[in-house]
Amino acid sequence: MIDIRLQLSVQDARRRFDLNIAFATDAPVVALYGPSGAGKSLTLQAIAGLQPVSAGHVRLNGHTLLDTAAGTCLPPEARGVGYLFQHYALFPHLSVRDNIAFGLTSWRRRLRAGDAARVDALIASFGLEALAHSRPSTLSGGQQQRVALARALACQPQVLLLDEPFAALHTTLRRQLRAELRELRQRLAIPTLLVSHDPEDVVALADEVLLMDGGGVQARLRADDPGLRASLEAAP
Ligand SMILES: Nc1ncnc2c1ncn2[C@@H]1O[C@H](COP(=O)(O)OP(=O)(O)OP(=O)(O)O)[C@@H](O)[C@H]1O
Repeated sequence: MIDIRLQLSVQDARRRFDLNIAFATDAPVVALYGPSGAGKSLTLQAIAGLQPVSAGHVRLNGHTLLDTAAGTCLPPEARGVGYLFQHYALFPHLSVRDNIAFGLTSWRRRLRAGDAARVDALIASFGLEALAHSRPSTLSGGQQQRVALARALACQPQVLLLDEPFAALHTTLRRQLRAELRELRQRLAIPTLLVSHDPEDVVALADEVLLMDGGGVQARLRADDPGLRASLEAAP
């Protein structure tokens, strides 16, 4: 169960954006769908502890990650969140293997044996063995996407946050990686929030859809709703 209520504001010298979102769901994969600037990425950042929240809570399977009223705010590394960033944000100076292992080594210089085995298993399961010692800049878009997904999974997350996981890929590869993610979803069974503005991603992967606009949820749809595709295409 993911249970979220978030209020926050971000601003620069010229503009201000208010996010005010609340939902609770048992759906395995929830899509946050909406136009550019709707507040989708900010929502993921706030859940991950990367964006200060002025009021609200984040509860995951009954475990409180954030509760402003109670003064609880776990740091990002204690939240059990696997985050695939828009454009992947791989570390350019680290190899594929070190990128995947990053979250496991940041406080310890060397990987523990169990962690090293998990990193190797992820490298194998994403077919990255031949690239393990390569730098991200030498990888294709699809290979970078796999590295980013493997990195998000390395910490054995309680929830997976995927921000536009296919945005940088061309149509054929998108279709292939969408199918891989669908298979992964069955295998790993990690609750997932998926940000997308592509109806194909939503229809293929999500169980529930939150239509977002203007920093809030405008509508909530189930994947088996016969009008889902029409509603997605009609959304701003
Ligand atoms: N640190 C910041 N300072 C000021 N404004 C910000 C900041 N971060 C985000 N915003 C603004 O907040 C709004 C929501 O941003 P957000 O990244 O959540 O949108 P989004 O729905 O993910 O859009 P996209 O699909 O284009 O990624 C945008 O107008 C954005 O410019």
